[in-house]
Parts: sequence; C-alpha cells; structure tokens
Amino acid sequence: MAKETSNGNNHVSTKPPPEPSPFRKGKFIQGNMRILITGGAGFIGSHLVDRLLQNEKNEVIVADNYFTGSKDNLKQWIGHPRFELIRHDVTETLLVEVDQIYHLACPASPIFYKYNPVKTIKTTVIGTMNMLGLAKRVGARILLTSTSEVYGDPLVHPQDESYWGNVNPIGVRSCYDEGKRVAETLMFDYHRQHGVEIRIARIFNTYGPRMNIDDGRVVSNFIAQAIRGEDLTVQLPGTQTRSFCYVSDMVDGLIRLMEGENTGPINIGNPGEFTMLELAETVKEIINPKVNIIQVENTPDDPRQRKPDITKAKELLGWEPKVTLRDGLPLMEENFRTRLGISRPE
Ligand SMILES: O=c1ccn([C@@H]2O[C@H](COP(=O)(O)OP(=O)(O)O[C@H]3OC[C@@H](O)[C@H](O)[C@H]3O)[C@@H](O)[C@H]2O)c(=O)[nH]1
Repeated sequence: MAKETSNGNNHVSTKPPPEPSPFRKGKFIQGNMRILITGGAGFIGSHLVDRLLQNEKNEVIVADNYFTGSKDNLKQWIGHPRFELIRHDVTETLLVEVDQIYHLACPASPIFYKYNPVKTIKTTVIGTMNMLGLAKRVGARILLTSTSEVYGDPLVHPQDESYWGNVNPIGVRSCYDEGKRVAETLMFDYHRQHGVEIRIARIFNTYGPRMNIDDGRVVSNFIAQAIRGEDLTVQLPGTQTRSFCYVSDMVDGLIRLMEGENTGPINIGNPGEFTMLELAETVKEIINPKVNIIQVENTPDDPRQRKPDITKAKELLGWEPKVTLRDGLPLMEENFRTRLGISRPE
C-alpha cells in the first residue's frame, strides 16, 4: 500500500506506487541510489549535485538545456564515474532508470522567465508532466521545486502552506506563478490517481555563489553593482519585502524533504524579512560604502511582501536555516569578485 504521507484529506493516495524495475533491486547495485536532477546545471541544482555526490552511494544524472544553467557549475564532476550530464529539455520526454527525481528545471529569475513566457509555461506544465510520467514508469519518488510565487501578491503574512494565494492569472508573471501552481496540481493528481510518491518544496528567494552575475534578481544585482562601484538600483517603492535563504540551507531543506515522509507542500526559506531599501543599505555597508542607492521603475504585479512561515519545515523536517543574510552576503561577494576579476580594495 502507498504510505499515507499526506498533510490533509485531499492528499491521500488511493493507489500503491508503481514497483521499480527488478534490475534496480539487483544485488550488485543495492544500496546505490540513482538520482536525476533536472536543472542540475543551474544555481541551486549544481549545489544539490555537490551535496548528493558527497555520499558515495549516490549516482547523479543531470538533465539541463543550459538556458540559464551552465556546464561550468558542474566542471568539478565532469568525467566522474558516479556522474552523468545530459543536454536535455524537459519539455521532451526523457527515458532513464532512476530512484529519485529532483525536478528543478525552469528559469527562475523574473527577467528570464518573462523573456519567453510561452516556453516558461511549457517548461512548468509539460516538463512536470514528463517528469511525473517518468516517475510513474520507473517507480521513482519525485520532488518538485515550486515557489513562493504561488502565493502571488499575498494578502496573508507571513505565508503558510494553507494559504491559497492571490495570483493574477493573466499577468506578466503568470507564466511562472500559474505554471508552478499547475505543476503542483499535476503532482497531487499523479499522487492520488497513480500512487506516485511526491514531495513539493515551495522555495523562497535564494542566493549564494554561482548565481548568474546577470541573473537580474535583487541580491545578485546589488552585489555585482556594489563590486563594480555602480549605483544600487532599488525598484520602487523600495518598501516591498523579501526573505533571503542561503543556498546551503536550501539544499539541506530539499534533501530532508526528499528523504522524509511528508508530501508537502512545505515552505523552504529564511524567515528573516527585509525591505529592498534595507537590503541595499546592508549590501552598501558590507561591500562598498561608496556606492549610491537610487530608485528605479518597477515591473507589474511585483509582490509587496513575502516571508515564509516555516513551522511545518521545523516540525516535519527538523529543518531551519542557519546562515543569516549578514553571514551569507560576504560568501557570495567573494565568489562574485573572483568571477568578475575585481578584488577587494585594501
Ligand atoms: O535590481 C533590482 C532587482 C530587483 N529588485 C526588487 O527586488 C525584489 C525581489 O526581486 P527578484 O527579481 O530578486 O525576485 P522575486 O522575489 O520577484 O521573484 C523570485 O521569487 C522567488 C523565487 O522562487 C523566484 O525564482 C523568483 O521569481 C522585487 O521587489 C524587485 O522589485 C530591486 O529592487 N532591484
């Protein structure tokens, strides 16, 4: 029987999960976990690869189309016997034999997901359907990285997982936030209808080394601007808030969710909440007190406030973030300085 890993009545699976292939149970590979990470060449994905490959019993397959990810993030693993890298777009089917799927693939920065919105929604919807089909066929457990954007411009603060959100279905962000909402729906439908073992993480803003320098998200923008001595561009009104999670904490939360018994959705994020003006002041103070902070136009539907309630993550996963923003920013600064070739002034 399928385990009742659910949090509410609507989550109960009616079917047992499909059996993995007999070969996966063979005695020569017993104990080895073969793990697929879609989007594994990206920012969070590549850190997840690093962590999973530290365990000698894990084999990792990365599938990535390199739209925002990069082989450079994985160069330390290329050629390693427990690692395989496939150029693959999740909107196409993928035939591999695996035990677990971390499904991360999707552009996550607003400027990138808005660049080709039709492709973004195909990635969230068709991509998730394809990965669920694969999970069903091979009996794999699948974890979807959903997003705090499913709460839209939230009217409840902080956001807990029972909040259904305040989302514009026809806005410029909808390709991503509605796409991820459909992806969550698909996860639960495959769970209830086919018994697929699912896990859903709702990821809040995450930062750290390996973010693309021109990613366009606020932390990477401010750090790159401060290092280059450029103005820090706070988008209006500047009082909007976000909560920033350091990438090592995020990866830890994702693995705990995958290994745990609860389907989610579970918020994974750092509950420390900052206005964008406060973030700019902090970056200025830590990285370059000489830069100016300026205010610039914003884009439509920008959420005014965002902060995770992480009670569920604490209780069900024993997880909470360890790295504060003040500790995490210098680690990211160091990585950006190396990549930009600009050292800290004496
Ligand atoms: O240069 C900038 C960039 C952004 N911002 C502001 O900073 C805030 C955060 O914007 P970001 O672009 O970093 O990210 P958002 O919070 O809008 O979206 C993010 O949210 C959660 C993740 O799951 C998603 O991957 C990502 O879409 C916004 O209010 C934006 O207006 C600036 O003030 N200046």
